[in-house]
Amino acid sequence: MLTLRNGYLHRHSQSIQFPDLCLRRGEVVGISGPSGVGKSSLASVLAGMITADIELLELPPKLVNQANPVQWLIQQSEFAFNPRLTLKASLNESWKDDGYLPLLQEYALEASWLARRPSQLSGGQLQRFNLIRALVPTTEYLICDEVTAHLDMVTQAEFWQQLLACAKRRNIGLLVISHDEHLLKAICQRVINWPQA
Ligand SMILES: Nc1ncnc2c1ncn2[C@@H]1O[C@H](COP(=O)(O)OP(=O)(O)OP(=O)(O)O)[C@@H](O)[C@H]1O
Repeated sequence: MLTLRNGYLHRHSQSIQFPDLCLRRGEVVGISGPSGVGKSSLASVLAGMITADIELLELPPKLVNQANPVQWLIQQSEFAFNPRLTLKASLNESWKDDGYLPLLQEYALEASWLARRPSQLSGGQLQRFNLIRALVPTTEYLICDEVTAHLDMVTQAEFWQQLLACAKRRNIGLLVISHDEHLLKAICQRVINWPQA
C-alpha cells in the first residue's frame, strides 16, 4: 500500500498542503486540482525524489540495485530521456536485460526504433517508450502525471486501454494526475480532489 497522511512541502515563502491518499496495488486513483497547487511536487515526493514534512508516508521499499517500485511518468517525455542516448540505451537504464522486447509489439513500437534517439520519434511513440521503461518487473505503482495531455484523442484512448489492461494483469496501482475530469471519471475507481487552500 502507498499511503500519505498530513503532508506539507515548504518552498521559499510557499507552503503546499498535499491531499491525504491511499493507493492499493491494482487500484486506479485520480488526482485533480488547479494548475500550480503541487500535483507534480506530490508525485516527486512519492517517487522519492524530494522530501517533505509528512506525518505518515508508506512506500514500498526500494532495494539496492533495483529500479524504484514507484515509477513516475511525466507529461513531457522528451525531458525524461537523455537526448544523446539511443532508446535501447535508455531502456537499459531500468531494464537489466531485453525483457522489454515483448512489450514493444504490445505498444506498437518497432524494434528498429531502439537504435534511434528521442528526437527521432513522435510524442506518442516516445511516451510509449517512456512507459515501457517504467514497466520493469519490480514496478508496483505508477504515477501518471498528465501523461496523455499532449496526445490526440485516439492516441490517448489507445494508451490508456493498454496501460489499464497491463496494470490489471500485473496488479500495479495507478495514480493518475490530470486536469481532464472526463478522463479521470472514465478510468479511475475514485478521484481525490486537492484540498482547498
Ligand atoms: N523546483 C522548484 N523550486 C521552487 N518552486 C517550485 C519548483 N517546482 C515547482 N515549484 C512551485 O511549486 C508549486 C507547485 O508546482 P507543481 O509543479 O507541483 O504544481 P502542479 O499542480 O503540478 O502544476 P501544473 O498542473 O501546472 O503542472 C508552484 O507554485 C511552482 O511554481
